[in-house]
Amino acid sequence: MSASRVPVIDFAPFLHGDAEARATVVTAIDRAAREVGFMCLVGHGLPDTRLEELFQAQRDFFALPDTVKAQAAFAYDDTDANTGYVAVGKERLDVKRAPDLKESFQIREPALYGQVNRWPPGQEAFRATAEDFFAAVSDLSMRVLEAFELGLGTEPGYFRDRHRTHSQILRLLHYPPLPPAFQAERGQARAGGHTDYGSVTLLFQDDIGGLEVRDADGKWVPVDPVPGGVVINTGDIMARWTNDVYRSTLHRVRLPEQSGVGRARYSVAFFNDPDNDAEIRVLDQCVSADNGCRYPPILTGDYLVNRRAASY
Ligand SMILES: O=C(O)CCC(=O)C(=O)O
Ligand SMILES: [Fe+2]
Repeated sequence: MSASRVPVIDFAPFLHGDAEARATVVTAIDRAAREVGFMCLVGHGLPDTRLEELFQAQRDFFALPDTVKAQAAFAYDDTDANTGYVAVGKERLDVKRAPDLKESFQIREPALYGQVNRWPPGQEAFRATAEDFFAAVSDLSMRVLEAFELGLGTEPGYFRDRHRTHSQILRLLHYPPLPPAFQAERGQARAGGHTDYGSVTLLFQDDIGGLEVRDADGKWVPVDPVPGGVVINTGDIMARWTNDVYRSTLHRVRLPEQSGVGRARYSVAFFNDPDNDAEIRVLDQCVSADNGCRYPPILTGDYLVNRRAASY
């Protein structure tokens, strides 16, 4: 990746174009996944108004008193549920560093897992907005997986057929303003350096900035906000599936410069994982003479249990 930025790709010809137009988009997406592990899609069909509505509902939610948010607290005794509100200072994405300077709220797919979602009392409108957005971003994530199938040359529907149970998380994030004389602990970040676990992540960020990816030379490169754009990145499971042909790139949200400490940052992340019973077997298309098969097959459920055990 070196000095080059995360590529911005127009997804509209993939959604609406002819075969040739689609192939051009697939080539660009495939290349970005191989070379960077990150890209930004515009023309993805999710209207700006819908995103704005979610961001507004999200700002209102995080502005609620802590006592109200605590009524939807993340259940640490049931990490499989993986839903609810996590207060500032409770999570560290880089386990070696000080806790992240963020709070978050996450839900799972409402129709299948609605019973584990946690909503604070009196938040029906917030709930409707978040659930509505969930459905739209889930559809978009499946279209992105379809582009990966075409780029990698798998049989059509290979990823779709292994993402049938909506093993997905919508995570709303708030990075609060920091006090003017804020002294960060060494290496502290808004979100510490990490890779994502799953197949694909879709990320919407506001205009504040701070998201960075680490390039092959170990330099942190900013992922500048693009109005209406969605950042796409491939996670650890996709890297394993593709024999590291698609990258799972380290990323973080750095602290703002002193002049920006008074401003909050909001983002929305959507994680799509394979079904628990899907086998992650390195794709034949990704094995070659100079890239021999690196990983034995593993069930997604077993893989995720091991990963979670290592990080709690
Ligand atoms: O807030 C962001 O921009 C990044 C969040 C992120 O990487 C994550 O939650 O996995
Ligand atoms: Fe991430």
